[in-house]
Amino acid sequence: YTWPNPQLDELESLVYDQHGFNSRGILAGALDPCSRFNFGDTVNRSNVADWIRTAYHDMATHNVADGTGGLDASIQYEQDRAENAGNGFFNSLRHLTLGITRYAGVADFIALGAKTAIEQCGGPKVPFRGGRVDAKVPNSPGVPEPQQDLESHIAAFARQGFTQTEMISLIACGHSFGGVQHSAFPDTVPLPDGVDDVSQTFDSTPFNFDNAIAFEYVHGTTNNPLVVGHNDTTNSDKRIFGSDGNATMASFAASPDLFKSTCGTLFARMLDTVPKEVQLTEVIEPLPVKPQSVLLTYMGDGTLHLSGQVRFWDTAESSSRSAKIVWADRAGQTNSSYADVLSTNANMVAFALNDGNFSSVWYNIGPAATNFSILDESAGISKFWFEVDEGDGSGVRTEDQDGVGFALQDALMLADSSCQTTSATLSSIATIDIAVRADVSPSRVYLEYDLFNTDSSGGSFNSVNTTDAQPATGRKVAASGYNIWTVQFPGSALATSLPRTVNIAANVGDAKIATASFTPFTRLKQC
Ligand code: HEM
Repeated sequence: YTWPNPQLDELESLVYDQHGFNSRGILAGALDPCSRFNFGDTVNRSNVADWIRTAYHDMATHNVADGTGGLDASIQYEQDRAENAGNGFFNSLRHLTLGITRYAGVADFIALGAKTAIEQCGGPKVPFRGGRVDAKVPNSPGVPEPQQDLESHIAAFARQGFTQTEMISLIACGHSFGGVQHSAFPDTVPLPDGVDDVSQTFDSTPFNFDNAIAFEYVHGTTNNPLVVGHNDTTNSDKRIFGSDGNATMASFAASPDLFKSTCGTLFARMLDTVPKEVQLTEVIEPLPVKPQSVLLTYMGDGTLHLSGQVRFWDTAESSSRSAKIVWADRAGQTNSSYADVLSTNANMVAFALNDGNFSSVWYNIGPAATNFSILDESAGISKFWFEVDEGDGSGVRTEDQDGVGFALQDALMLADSSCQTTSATLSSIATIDIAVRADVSPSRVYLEYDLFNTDSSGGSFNSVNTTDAQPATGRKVAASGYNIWTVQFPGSALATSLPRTVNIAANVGDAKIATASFTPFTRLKQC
C-alpha cells in the first residue's frame, strides 16, 4: 500500500513493530517468554495458548451457508456458554482490548493476538489482514465440545468451512499449544493432591509450536487428555485424529515442515473467516521505508517545524550511512534548500518476531539537537522523500514509494501557541491552537479523539469523539498565511479524554482534511 493510510499504517505497526525501539509491546511483550501467563499461577497455562483458543472459539460460530458468524469478537458476549468453558477468553480479552482504536477493533486484536502468538512461539508465518467488524450481539452457538461424537464434529467443521482432513489438521495445529484445565473440565482432568487447579498439556511442549502433538500421538507416548483421558467420552482428539486411519497425523509426525506449512495456511483461513458482509484489507506487508508520527507545527514566526520518524525495514545500523529528507513545496517545486539530515542513535533499533538477526533502524527527522526540520511557511510542503547513501560507493538511493513520494498536507496543523495554564488559584485550562491556511475556508475545524468504552454486557468498543474549534480572528499573525482556530479543555481532560489517538480535522466543502494522529498534550507548554 502507499503511505499515508491511517488504518493500514496502524495495522502495519501492530504487526511489525514488535520488539525494541517504537515497539507496541502489547502483543509480543505479553508473550515473552512464551510460557508467560498474566493471570495467576496455574501450572502449564499461558497467554499464548489462551489467545489461540480465543480466536478459534470466536471464529467457530461461522456458518458458510448463510455467511453469519466468524471472527467478529462476538466471543465477548458468549462467555457464559458451556461450549466456552474456562476463563481463558476473559483473560485474553482483558489484555487484547487494551489497544483498540478506530483503526483496529477487538476482532482485529483477537486475530493479531493469535497471529503474534503463533509466530512468536515457533509457529509458521500467518499472513495478516485487518478490517474485521466487531459484533454487538452474540452469534448462534456452535463451538465443538469434547463429549460430542465424530459425526457432529465433522458437521461442525463443515459448517465452519473446513473438510475432515482440515479439521484433523487445524485441531492438531491448535493443540500444539496448551492443555485442558481441571477447573474447566473436571471429568476429563483429575485434580492431584495439594494443588487448586492443574492443566494437563496436549503434548510435552505446550508453550511452543512444533509437531510433538503428532509425533507423540503416533508413537504412543502422548499424554493428551483428549486422547488418553480416563473418560473415553471426552477423548475427542482420539476419535478425530484416528478418523482417517491416522494418515494425516502420521504425515505430520514424519515431517515438521509439512506440519508447519499446513498450519500456516489453516491458521490464516481461521483468522480470515468473517461474516460475509465484512471486507478484509489486503495482506499487511511491512513498508520498506515507513514514516511515523509525521507532523507539521505552525510556529507563527514565518516557519513550520516538521517532526517525526522514519523506519528503514530490514536494515542494520551503519555508521557510514547518511540519510536525508528532501521535500517539495506547496506548489510541487523542489529547491536545493528543501532538504535536511536524518539522525539516529544506538537505541533506535527494532526487531520483528523470530527473524534471527533481522533488525530495523529508525531515524528522526532533523538534526539530533532538535529532531525537527525548519520549513519556510510561505513555501510550505506537499510531499517528502528520502535519499540514502550507504557510504560504500554504491551511490545515493532514493526512497520515494516508486516516485509517488510521501504526501503531506500543510493546510491544517497544530500551532505552537497551544498551551496549558497551571495556576494555584484557577483550575488548569488547556488551549489547543490550530493553524489553517488562509486560502482554505473550512466550514468546521475540530479535534477527533478515540475513547475506550464498555457496554452493558461487558463488551469493549472504541468511539471517536469530536470537539469543535472556533476562529480566533484577533490572533492572526500579520503577514502570516495562516489563520488561528482555537479550542479549550479543562486541564484534566488531557489525561482523561485525550490520551489516546488524537488528530485535527477540518471540513472543506465536501472534503475532509486531517492531520496524522498524535498525542501532543502530555507535553503542552505553559501559557
Ligand atoms: C473438535 C474440536 C475441538 C475440541 C473438542 C477442543 C477441545 C478443547 C478443550 C476441552 C480444551 C481445554 C480448555 C480448557 O481447559 O480451558 C481445549 C484447549 C485448547 N484448544 Fe481446543 N478443541 C477443539 C479444536 C481446537 C482448534 C481448532 C483450535 C485452534 C486452532 C484449538 C485450540 C486450543 C488451544 C490453544 C487450547 C489450550 C488452551 C489453554 O491451554 O488454556 N482447539 N480444546
